[in-house]
Amino acid sequence: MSIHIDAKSGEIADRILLPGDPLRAKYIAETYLKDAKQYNNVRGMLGFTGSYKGKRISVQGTGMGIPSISIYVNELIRDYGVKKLIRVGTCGGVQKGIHVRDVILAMSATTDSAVNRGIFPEINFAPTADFSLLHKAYTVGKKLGVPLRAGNVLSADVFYRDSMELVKKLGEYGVLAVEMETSALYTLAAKYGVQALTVLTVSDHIFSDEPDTTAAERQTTFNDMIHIALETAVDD
Ligand SMILES: O=P(O)(O)O[C@H]1O[C@H](CO)[C@@H](O)[C@H]1O
Ligand SMILES: O=c1cc[nH]c(=O)[nH]1
Repeated sequence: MSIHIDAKSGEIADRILLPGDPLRAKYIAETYLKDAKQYNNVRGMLGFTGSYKGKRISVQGTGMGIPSISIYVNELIRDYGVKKLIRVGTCGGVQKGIHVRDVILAMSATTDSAVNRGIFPEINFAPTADFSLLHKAYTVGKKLGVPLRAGNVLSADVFYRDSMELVKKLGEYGVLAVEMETSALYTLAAKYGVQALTVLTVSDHIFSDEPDTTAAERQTTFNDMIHIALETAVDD
């Protein structure tokens, strides 16, 4: 048992999917995992372990933002020995040509969070995906015919901002989408020497009028992303 996770030693698999929304964790466990058993309900941050294609796998909600995901990722790696972590999240599209419900693989994460400046006061660390997970996810997504992009994302510290100028500028420098956790996930994976990847579904577009996805869709569907993440997680 760790401070925020109520599982006993051995109850969490060494590969895990990490949605921000705990109800998405429940949906994934109930829809995709065989013999799924809930191991956590501390703060309602649901976690489950079951199997997919014969391999043990867990799914754990992480909450929103870098402070929240950092708590779960630290405890999962340090206290439960998790080695392969795949975030399955939603994001706001930034680039033209990206559409609501497209899937994005985060190769790297730019951030306005001050967390990494605390760790590296003198340099700008580049949080980066594990290449073999990225390569596998890209191959699976292409094979499934999913509209897919891989590139840099913004892990933002705020959801609501007074001005979108910074996001617009990052778009001019190739940033594909905005979300709120990946820079922390990749930095912690680097620190502990484990594998991490973020797979995102575009839930809305910051600069276009395309209708947003609904809360129900964000909780449950997004099956392309989940399928890609599960196939990537069990590949070894
Ligand atoms: O859908 P999730 O995984 O929570 O991800 C995105 O959605 C939340 C904001 O609505 C932030 O956590 C952001 O990163
Ligand atoms: O616009 C969005 C959509 C999802 N998540 C974010 O952080 N921003």
